[in-house]
Amino acid sequence: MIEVVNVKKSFENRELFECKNLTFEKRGLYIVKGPNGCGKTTFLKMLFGKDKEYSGRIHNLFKKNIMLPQQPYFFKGSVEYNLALALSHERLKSAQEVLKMFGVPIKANINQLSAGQRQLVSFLRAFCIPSDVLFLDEPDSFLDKDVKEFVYKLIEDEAQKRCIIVVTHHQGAALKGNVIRFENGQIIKEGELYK
Ligand SMILES: Nc1ncnc2c1ncn2[C@@H]1O[C@H](COP(=O)(O)OP(=O)(O)OP(=O)(O)O)[C@@H](O)[C@H]1O
Repeated sequence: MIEVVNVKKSFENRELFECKNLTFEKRGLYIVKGPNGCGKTTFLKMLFGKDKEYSGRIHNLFKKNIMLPQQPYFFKGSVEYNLALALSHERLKSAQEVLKMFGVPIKANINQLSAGQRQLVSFLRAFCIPSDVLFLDEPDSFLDKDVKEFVYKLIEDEAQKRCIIVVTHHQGAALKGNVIRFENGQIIKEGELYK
């Protein structure tokens, strides 16, 4: 569980956002939405514990936290090599099956893949690591419709077993879960009034 109480975030005296009260439960899907530059990535880093510069309290009780950043890092080498560095043999095999399904060559050098193919690899690398909470910063960037639908289904199913917090730009009916929205500098859970 993560509890957020009376949190305010500023950069160089510019207040970016405020979050009065929010709870992320042990299981469930939380979708963080809002316009460019409102602070979605910053908020995700704060929940993850990477950014500790704020006032108020964020109490993250999850033991194992995994994050897919907006710009994932890869090591020089093949797709398979990059996955094998993070995943056990069994999980590597599951990731490879998905890549095969979408025609991503696992023996290829990671730098030779398209942006969408690299995005799918980085998503699978983060997704296949067991964790209590998974933070996904725009996991759907560059993905085609069918890949996106597949990834969304994986995320929705998995959120029945662990907590998943996703930042997305995608509008309209797509991922189904609890929507956390940035509105006029306030972060609120959709369906709840300002407190
Ligand atoms: N380290 C930093 N120092 C100063 N300002 C920063 C820093 N990191 C982020 N910002 C500013 O905070 C604001 C929010 O950035 P953030 O990346 O969290 O937004 P976002 O909602 O994720 O945007 P996008 O939808 O475009 O990805 C931006 O104006 C950004 O320039």
